[in-house]
Amino acid sequence: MAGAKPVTSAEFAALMGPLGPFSDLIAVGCSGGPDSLALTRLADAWARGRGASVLALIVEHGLRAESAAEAASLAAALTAQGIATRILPLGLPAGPGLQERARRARRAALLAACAEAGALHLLLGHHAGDQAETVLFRALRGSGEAGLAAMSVSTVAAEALILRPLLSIPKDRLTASLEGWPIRPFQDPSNADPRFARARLRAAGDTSGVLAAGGAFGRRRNRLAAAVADRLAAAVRLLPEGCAEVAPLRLGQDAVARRLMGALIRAVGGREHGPAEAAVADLLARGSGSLGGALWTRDGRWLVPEPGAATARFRGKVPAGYVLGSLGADAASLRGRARHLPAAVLAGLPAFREPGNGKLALVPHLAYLDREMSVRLTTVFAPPGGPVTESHFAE
Ligand SMILES: Nc1ncnc2c1ncn2[C@@H]1O[C@H](COP(=O)(O)OP(=O)(O)OP(=O)(O)O)[C@@H](O)[C@H]1O
Repeated sequence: MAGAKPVTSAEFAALMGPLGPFSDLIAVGCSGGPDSLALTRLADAWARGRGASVLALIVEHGLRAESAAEAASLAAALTAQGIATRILPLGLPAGPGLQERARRARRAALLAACAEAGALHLLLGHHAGDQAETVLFRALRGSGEAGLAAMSVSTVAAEALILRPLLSIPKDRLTASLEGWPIRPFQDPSNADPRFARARLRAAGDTSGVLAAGGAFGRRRNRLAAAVADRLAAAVRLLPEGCAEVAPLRLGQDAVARRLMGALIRAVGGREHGPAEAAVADLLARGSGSLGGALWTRDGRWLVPEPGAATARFRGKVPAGYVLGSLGADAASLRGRARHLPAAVLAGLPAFREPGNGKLALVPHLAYLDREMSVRLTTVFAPPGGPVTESHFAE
């Protein structure tokens, strides 16, 4: 570690520059470990120089007795440096698959906090060593070329753009970047726990050689992503109702078409993972059929959610006193609201009904809201001073 050069503010600005434009609040995931602490320090100085500010988000996993106290002392130390903080407690239950569950819950909590705070960007402290591990780890698991491209500098999420500006920086330079700062990093004991696969890789020694391979795969992935975006614009029209209109002849059947169709199926079918590339190739060759929760209609023109797939997304968001189902036969009465949609999409749209009589109350995609439900919703969201009812508007 001796001799490693700290990351200068000019260098950090050069890493951030191409990832912008930025708004005036940037969130940073700060675990209190050396990498994300260095990131927090660099990002704070960079943001101040632009009249912006940083919000350090500290996820407290609650897996060790001392984690709450550690999170609180980290927050206090950052606050003393003039950095705004927020602690996000997770309270994860112990049990199998802990690291993966923790990773998912952490990501969800960080993104939810970004949305709540109005931060459009979330910075994470992954560095070159993490990237090398990811390439190796995926190679050992037999990942394909997309997986071997490893982590991307930016990942789009609904709540914020996730950025990893330090992906090309070796860890020892991050540690060096903490010199002269009063905050000392924690070392997470699970990072050295040989039960975890990543920790085993970390202990295996220098992995820098695989970075070049990961970079080459990354450049290929970027070229493919650009080609997919062009093809998407030329061959597909995405509809806000959750389906896609496809021009099969322009779509083609090559690698670009396979990647594009895989992404479309994932978006329309609503599953967490897209289908396997071989299955997509098979579907493209057939020209229609079902895959991954999506149905490609016989004429090849529409990719629509399979029956039930569209409603699945609304589970957990059902207003009290209503039940969720597909629009089904009620589609006929609302046809006039969406003449452009194929019948299969219209009938599959999520609809909320009254439980007893099955009366249609709300169809979000068609902006249909039953009069009685609108009165009830107004009551729920009434301002202080009593609910607003129709009587307020009576002459
Ligand atoms: N508990 C946490 N709270 C907030 N952000 C976190 C937390 N754990 C991880 N992150 C974010 O995710 C990044 C990558 O996580 P990873 O587990 O690889 O990091 P780490 O080994 O904990 O590194 P370090 O703690 O030194 O930043 C971190 O650099 C940080 O930005």
